Amino acid sequence: MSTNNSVLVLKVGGALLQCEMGMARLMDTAAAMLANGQQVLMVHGGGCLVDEQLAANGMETVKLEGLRVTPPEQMPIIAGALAGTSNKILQGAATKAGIVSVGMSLADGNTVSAKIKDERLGLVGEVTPNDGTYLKFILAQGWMPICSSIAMMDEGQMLNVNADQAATALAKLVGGKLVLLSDVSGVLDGKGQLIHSLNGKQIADLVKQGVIEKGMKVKVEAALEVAQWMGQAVQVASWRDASQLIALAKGEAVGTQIQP
Ligand SMILES: Nc1ncnc2c1ncn2[C@@H]1O[C@H](COP(=O)(O)OP(=O)(O)O)[C@@H](O)[C@H]1O
Ligand SMILES: CC(=O)N[C@@H](CCC(=O)OP(=O)(O)O)C(=O)O
Repeated sequence: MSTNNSVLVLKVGGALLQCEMGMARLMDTAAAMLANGQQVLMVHGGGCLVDEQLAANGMETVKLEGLRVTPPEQMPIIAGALAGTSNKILQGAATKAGIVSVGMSLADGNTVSAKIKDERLGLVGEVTPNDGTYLKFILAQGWMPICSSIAMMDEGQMLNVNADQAATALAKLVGGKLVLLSDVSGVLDGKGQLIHSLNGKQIADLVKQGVIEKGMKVKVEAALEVAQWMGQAVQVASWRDASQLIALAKGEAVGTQIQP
């Protein structure tokens, strides 16, 4: 199992929350890493849970290039689903695996600065790293922060941030190694085959061809931003795949490497 001084920033997509076995396996992997002295920061989405909660409240889901248009009347439901239900489901799985965790959001500890991303998206936030004091304190205890992607502007307005972009800001803040875990084994080509490595030019071409779209477009662009910032590859892999988790724990390359 690998240990290095850098924090491992593990972003998990929302579909994980609907898979008890996947959560247990992932948390067991994280517990082993923590026991080995590896600091782990978990960042989570919950898009499917938001979809369900909006539908249950008779509200429509609209997305623009993978980002959820967030009208003010949807914000309480979205914040409830992400900072509430999703965060606590994951905390439960972490606790069961023997991990001491701290459930938090982007709004805690002045961790990031947040502003409205694009008026057309409503209350969708764009976040930049701000103050790592709170995160570093939690990590130094050997505890695992579990961070939702709800942020807050200075005037107190809640914002909905795409969770891959939330992970980007946090990875930059702690200078961490970012791994984006989704429900697919990595970035797939037009025939559904795993692409092992991608650079910025190849990403742009695949986006242009429509092979990389929606949530994966947001994800690879977030990954590329961190890869270039850190000068090291960012991995896009799957929480579903037990062998990928084992390889990840050994510090091996898994899924798709997004190259700087
Ligand atoms: N080229 C691609 N390779 C893999 N997945 C893709 C690709 N293009 C689009 N997708 C879609 O992106 C999804 C992953 O993005 P998203 O749903 O946002 O994941 P998460 O919730 O894990 O962040 C996949 O399940 C797939 O439907
Ligand atoms: C602005 C925006 O799109 N926010 C996302 C936040 C959750 C998320 O990103 O969840 P996944 O990681 O499961 O996709 C949303 O409302 O769905």
